[in-house]
Amino acid sequence: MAQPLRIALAGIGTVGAGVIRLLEANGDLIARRAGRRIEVAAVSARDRSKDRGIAMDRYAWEDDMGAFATREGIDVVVELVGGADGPALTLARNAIAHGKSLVTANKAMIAHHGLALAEAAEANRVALKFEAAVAGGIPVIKGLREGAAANAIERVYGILNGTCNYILSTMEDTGRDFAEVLAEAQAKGFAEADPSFDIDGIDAAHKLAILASIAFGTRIDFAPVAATGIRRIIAADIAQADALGYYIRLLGIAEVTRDDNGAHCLFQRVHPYLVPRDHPLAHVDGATNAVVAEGNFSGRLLFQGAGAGDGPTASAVVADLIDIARHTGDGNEIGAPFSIPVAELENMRPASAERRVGKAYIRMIVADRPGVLAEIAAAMRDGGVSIESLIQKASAPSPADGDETVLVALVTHEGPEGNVNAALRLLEGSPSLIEPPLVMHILGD
Ligand SMILES: NC(=O)C1=CN([C@@H]2O[C@H](COP(=O)(O)OP(=O)(O)OC[C@H]3O[C@@H](n4cnc5c(N)ncnc54)[C@H](O)[C@@H]3O)[C@@H](O)[C@H]2O)C=CC1
Ligand SMILES: N[C@@H](CC=O)C(=O)O
Ligand code: NA
Repeated sequence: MAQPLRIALAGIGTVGAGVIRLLEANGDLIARRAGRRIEVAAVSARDRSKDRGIAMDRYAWEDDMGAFATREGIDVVVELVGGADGPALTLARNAIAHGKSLVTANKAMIAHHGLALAEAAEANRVALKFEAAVAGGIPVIKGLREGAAANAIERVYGILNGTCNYILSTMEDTGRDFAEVLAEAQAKGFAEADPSFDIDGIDAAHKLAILASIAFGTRIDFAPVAATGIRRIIAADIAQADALGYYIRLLGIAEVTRDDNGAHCLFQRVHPYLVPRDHPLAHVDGATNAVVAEGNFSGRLLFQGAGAGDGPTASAVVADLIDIARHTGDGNEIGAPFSIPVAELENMRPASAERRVGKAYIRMIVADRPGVLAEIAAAMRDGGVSIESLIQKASAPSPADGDETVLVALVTHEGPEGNVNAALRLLEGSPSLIEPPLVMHILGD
C-alpha cells in the first residue's frame, strides 16, 4: 500500500472529534477505498485536557496550530476551528503557501476568502476542499462539481442551516418556545459558536454564496446576499402558515436572472419562506438540510441529509481527505476548488428582488382600534398589492404598556415584491403598528 496521507487536525470540537472517531472506526475500510491509510500525524486545540471521549494520548499534540503550516511530515492541514478571519485564516493561507493541501468545514472563511485561498491553491498545485462547509454531510459540492458537471444550472435553493430547521420544525411539532429549542440545538452541537450566525441567516448566506459559485461558475459574492433570519417568527405565524397549508422553512435561494439589458445577474437571498405542504422541502425536519439544483439536462436534483452534527460533518471532511488520498497529492489532479479556475469565474452583478413575482405572507401586530384594517387595506391598494386572504386574530403579543393589540396576517396575490415593499413603506411610522411588519415570501414552483 502507498505511503499514508498524513493529516494535521486543527480544532477538536464537535467536528474535529467526529473526524477522529470516524477514522478510528472506519480506518481499514477507508484505506482500502483510498488506496492508502489516512494517518492523524498531529492534533491541536485550545484545551488539551478536555474530555472528548477519545484516547487523545494516541495523537501527537501541538500547542500552536499555526506550526502545522510549516511542519515536516504533514500532507494536509484540516482546519476545524472556525471563524472567517483570525487564526483559521492565517493557518489556511500559510498551509497552502507552504505546499500543503487544506480541508476545511469553515463556510464563513470560504465565503469571505475562498477565492483568494483557491487562487493560492491553484498556484501552489495543492488541493483546497470544503465539502463539509455546505450542507454538512450531504455531498452537494461533489454532487454539483462532479455529478451535475455536465449541466447548466440556473437555480439552486434549499434548507442550508440545520439549527434553524431544527428550531422551526420542533416549534411546529411541539409548540415549544424559540429560546428553549435553540438551547437544545446548541447542546446537540448543531449551532455555530455564536448562534446569531444561525438564527440571523448569516450561516445559510455563507453556504448559499459558496453553492452559487459552484453551481453557476461565478465568483463568490457574499456581500449582496440579503439575509433575514428566524428571530421574529412567533408561534402564531407557524399556526397561521399551517392553517393556510404551508410550513415555514428558512431557505437560501440563488438564481441567475437577466437585467433590462439582457445581461446575466445573480439573485441570492436567505429568507424564511412559506413552503407549500406538498413541496419536498416542507417535510425536511430537524437538523436535516436539502438542496435543489435545476440542471438543464439532469432536471431537478434533490440532495438531502444531515446538515449539521459531528458524524455527518466528519463524513464530509473525511470524504475530502479520501479524494486527496486517491490522487498523488498534486491538487491540480482533482481540479480547481471552485470547479473552474478562479481567473475564469464569471463576475455577475447582483440582481434586485424588486421585480421578483410571487405571493407573500405579511403579519402585523396592530393596535386594536377602529380604522386599522382600512389603513392597511389602503396601503396595500396604493402600493399595488392585491390581497388574497386576511386573518385577524383577537389575541396578539401585547406591549408592556398594556395597549390592546391584534394580529393581522394577510396573504397577497401574486405580484412584484417591489409593490409589497412600496405598500409597507406607506405604513412606516404609523401609530397603528406596534412593531414593523414581518414579511415571508411564499415558495412558488
Ligand atoms: N458543528 C457542526 O455541525 C458543523 C460545523 N461546521 C464548521 O466546522 C468548524 C468547527 O465547528 P465545531 O466543531 O462545531 O466547533 P467547536 O467550537 O465545537 O470546535 C472548535 C475547536 O477549535 C478549537 N479552537 C478554537 N479557537 C482556537 C484557537 N485560536 N487555537 C486553537 N484551537 C482553537 C477549539 O478548542 C475546539 O477544539 C466551524 O467552522 C463550523 O462552522 C461545519 C458544518 C457543521
Ligand atoms: N451551524 C450550522 C452547522 C452546519 O453547518 C447549522 O446549524 O447548519
Ligand atoms: Na456537504
